[in-house]
Amino acid sequence: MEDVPDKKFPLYGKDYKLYEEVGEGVSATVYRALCIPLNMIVAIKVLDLEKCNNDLDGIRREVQTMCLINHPNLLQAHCSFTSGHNLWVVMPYMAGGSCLHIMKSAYPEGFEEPVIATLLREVLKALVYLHAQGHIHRDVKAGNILIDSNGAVKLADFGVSACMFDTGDRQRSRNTFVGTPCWMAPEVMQQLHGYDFKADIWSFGITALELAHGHAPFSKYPPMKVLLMTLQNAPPGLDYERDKRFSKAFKDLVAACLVKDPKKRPTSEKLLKHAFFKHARSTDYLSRTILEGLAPLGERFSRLKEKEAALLVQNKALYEDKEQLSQQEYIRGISEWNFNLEDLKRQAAMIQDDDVPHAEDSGARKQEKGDNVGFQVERRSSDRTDVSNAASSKEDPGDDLHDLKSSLASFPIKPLQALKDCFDVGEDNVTATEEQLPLQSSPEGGSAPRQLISDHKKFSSGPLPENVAASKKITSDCDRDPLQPKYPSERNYSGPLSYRQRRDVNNFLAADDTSEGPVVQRKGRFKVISADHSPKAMAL
Ligand SMILES: Nc1ncnc2c1ncn2[C@@H]1O[C@H](COP(=O)(O)OP(=O)(O)OP(=O)(O)O)[C@@H](O)[C@H]1O
Repeated sequence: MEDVPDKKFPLYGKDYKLYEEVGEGVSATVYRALCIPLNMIVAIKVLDLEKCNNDLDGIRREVQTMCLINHPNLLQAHCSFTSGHNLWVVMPYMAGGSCLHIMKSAYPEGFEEPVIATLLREVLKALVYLHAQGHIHRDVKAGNILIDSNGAVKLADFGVSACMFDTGDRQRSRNTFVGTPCWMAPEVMQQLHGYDFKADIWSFGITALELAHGHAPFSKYPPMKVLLMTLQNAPPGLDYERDKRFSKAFKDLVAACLVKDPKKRPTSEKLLKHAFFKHARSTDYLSRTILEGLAPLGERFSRLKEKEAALLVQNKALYEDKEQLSQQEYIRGISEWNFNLEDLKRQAAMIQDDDVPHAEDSGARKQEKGDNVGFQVERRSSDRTDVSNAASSKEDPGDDLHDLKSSLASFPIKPLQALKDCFDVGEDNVTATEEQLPLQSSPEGGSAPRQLISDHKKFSSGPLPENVAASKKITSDCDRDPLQPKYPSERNYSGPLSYRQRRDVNNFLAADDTSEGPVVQRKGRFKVISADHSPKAMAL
């Protein structure tokens, strides 16, 4: 990918020509685009601030982090600015797309080990950097690992990342329930003692399984079930029999990451020295292997979208059933979480008997009692009885609800309240100080992204001065934790679910931004506003 440190990227929509859509997330649409003055292909992430109930603080954090980070394995933004109701984030174009997309298009059963080792090593380098800077990524998964045409690997999506040492965010980092359930560490779900960098190591382990199988463990289950299984089952892992094609080193690496006690997980730094990475190759190996013969990203993306839309219609016709659809949306990566007991019950009931997971999905061993620290059992794939017992014991909806209630009993406050508070639903915003949340109050009582956009000095997270970061005990577990023994298996798929029920900004935006210029171009739900509608530059 082109290195462009000195280039000045324009801050006006008119200086960019949008091409096809290449990605879609919970909160944004991503386009391939041309930066006209620089004659350079870029990617532009467009967040429609008007249409979605976005969390302005989350957006602020994401854009700020994207602009300030500086590491070859992290996706850095070239610039960002607002145009009308949209926030544009201009970034390098990663022509290979995400590992998730590549798997969905061409490797549904996952990648070969040398590819996985190469990808994971690059991701780990990014994590070492982020953690040393005091950041937790909190959403490590194949969908956020992007590859450019040369095979360079970058970790993206800082929408839910957090800065541990930032006073304002400290509480948030340790007490906010964000991320994507399949990839989420148990301590993040549980909220008993908060969490730290080790949460990324868990997600990294889940990502390793995702790359190995083509999907994350428990991915076919509704979110609540995933929470339950993650908390109560043994950690997933590579099975010593079933996953014969993978080396012992790979199995060890996964087992080391997927230990329920975060203190027993290695740091990213320590993990980088793991023998598994001897299998890693140079990144151009990736372009010669997994990118070889792939259709252009836009084409792949629209094909996948069509397929998903067809599936959605099919399910709708078949079931006309809200729960089925919600599971479908979950699989597609769209989250509509709704925590009330009836819904939880229905979610648990969605799993039919014939939907009993394969050995790999079951979390392998029998449900654990309490924490599994030090629990070392190797289960063979031939232990089918164990598996089905474990699985079927979890398939009864009534049991599920019961288990769910007892699981949630460990939450610090009432279960439902805990769930509500654990998700990033706005309590953060309510409790944040003005300094942390540079939003402007409107007469209507809404909040404006104005200062968010124009006053970067008020941003409260981002890299720390070296002395601050160094003074923190970020590698304290490094020497304490021997690599953990293997745990049996599991299974997986993917589908992001960063739960973001956001504060409604529509009122303010509608009131504040009445001066929208003429629409000069429409791309799907996106519109390009004429240049004389002056954008407010996001100062970097
Ligand atoms: N720079 C890029 N180059 C190519 N494709 C990209 C780029 N950035 C993002 N994408 C694609 O767009 C998708 C959505 O982007 P992104 O994850 O940033 O959006 P989001 O709304 O933050 O998503 P999420 O649902 O994970 O929160 C990615 O999964 C990826 O496939």
